[in-house]
Amino acid sequence: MSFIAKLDQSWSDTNSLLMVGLDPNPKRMPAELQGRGDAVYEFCKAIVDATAQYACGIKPQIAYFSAQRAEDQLEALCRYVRAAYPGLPIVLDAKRGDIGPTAEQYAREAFERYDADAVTVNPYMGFDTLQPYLEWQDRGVIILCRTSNPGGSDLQFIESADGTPLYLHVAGLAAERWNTNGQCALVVGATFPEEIARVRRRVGDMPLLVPGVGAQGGDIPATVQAGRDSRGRGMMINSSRAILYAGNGEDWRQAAAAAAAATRDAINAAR
Ligand SMILES: O=C(O)c1cc(=O)[nH]c(=O)n1[C@@H]1O[C@H](COP(=O)(O)O)[C@@H](O)[C@H]1O
Repeated sequence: MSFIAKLDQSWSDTNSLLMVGLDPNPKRMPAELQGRGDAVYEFCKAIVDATAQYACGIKPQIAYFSAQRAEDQLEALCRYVRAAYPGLPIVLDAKRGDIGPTAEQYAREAFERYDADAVTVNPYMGFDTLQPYLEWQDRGVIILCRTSNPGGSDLQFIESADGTPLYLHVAGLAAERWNTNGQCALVVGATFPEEIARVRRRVGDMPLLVPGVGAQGGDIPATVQAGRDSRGRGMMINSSRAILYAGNGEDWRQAAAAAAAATRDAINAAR
């Protein structure tokens, strides 16, 4: 099943637009896991077990694994998720972007090594650098468009002669030229609902990955109203820290589950 079909099925099965981000910070590990060689795997597995019923997908951020020399634990985690939750899409957040032959290796890393359903990529270097990912026709390619961070405006707001900002050019290219296999999605931050609405108008029902609720303070009702598609879905609204570290005592699993449930409910209330 393709990424887009799997995501669509997951939206239906879970009635959730929440994506749980897996950003395992060694400084914020629960006390019971500190000092353990398998802490990254055990933490993320427990979070997935606690939150999967509230989520349309999970998004491991690769830097949190590679910086801790824990890529093998990410591999094991992806294997576990595929076996235990076969309907739950895995988005590898890697934000890759490099010339074609190098991108081929990044694509193999995402889609072979981790067997991710989708990967985030940076379009700054142009179409030929995205092509190696697009060749994996059943996988999703999620292109940075209007990122959630304040500095995103430095480049993404630069306007061309006709007044179109760069991020809308990216949205147009993704929707019209690059999406020949129907496998593309776009990243648009929840911190900028006005731009979410402009991107939605530009790309029809293309899925959007929307990080920025929770720790970054994005407004959930404004985000949902700006970004829902014609069927009231169309978004993977990511929250990482606000779920992972909702509790810092022995009840961290339950606290994560409660935070995920509350976020899903807040999103659904605005759909
Ligand atoms: O591609 C992303 O996932 C992403 C894009 C973006 O514009 N902003 C953004 O915060 N992210 C990622 O989304 C997650 C946000 O984490 P929290 O702020 O803790 O919810 C991190 O893993 C970021 O790397």
